[in-house]
Order: sequence, then C-alpha cells, then structure tokens
Amino acid sequence: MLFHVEMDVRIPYSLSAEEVDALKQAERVRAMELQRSGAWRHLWRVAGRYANVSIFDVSGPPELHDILSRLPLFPFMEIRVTPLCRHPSSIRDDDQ
Ligand SMILES: O=C(O)C[C@H]1C=CC(=O)O1
Repeated sequence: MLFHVEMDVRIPYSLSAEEVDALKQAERVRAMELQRSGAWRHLWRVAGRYANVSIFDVSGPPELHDILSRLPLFPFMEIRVTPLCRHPSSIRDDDQ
C-alpha cells in the first residue's frame, strides 16, 4: 500500500550541535536502510524548507506508523500522511 508522507523537521534550539549532528546522522542511516528495503520508495527535499515529501510502500497503516514513529527525528517532525491508490488513468505499472 502506498502512502504520501510529508515531514517537516523542527529541531529545538535547546539541543546541542553534537546532539543535532548525531540525530541527523542516525536519521540518514535509517532512511537509507528503508530506501534499500523498498519501504521508503521516494524521498525528495522540499525546496526552501527543512522538509521532505516521500512515498512509502508498506503493508498498511500499522507498518507505516511503526516505521515513522521509530525514526530518530520522529520527536522533532510534524508528519502528514495521505493514503494513495491507483489512478485509473495512470500508465505506470508500479503505482499500486
Ligand atoms: O532531512 C529530512 O527531510 C528529515 C529526514 C528524512 C530523511 C532524512 O535523512 O532525514
């Protein structure tokens, strides 16, 4: 099942530079793992914002919630999830 996910990152100024660097590095490692596994199908930076637009391909809402809530930056992100289904006019074979 495909989900459009928007993540806005809001890291508090109270964290030290070292804590922020460690969080970003851990997030990067996990994001790359999930992309290689196929669960995080697309990841784009939103131009001009510390935000991304992503497509996840998972079994359903429980798996998506499990993945998102374990991301290192989860406590510092505002996340919006939109479930997707195939458009009848789509010409792509991998849209489902
Ligand atoms: O930078 C972000 O958009 C937040 C998060 C998502 C992937 C990643 O590496 O960090």
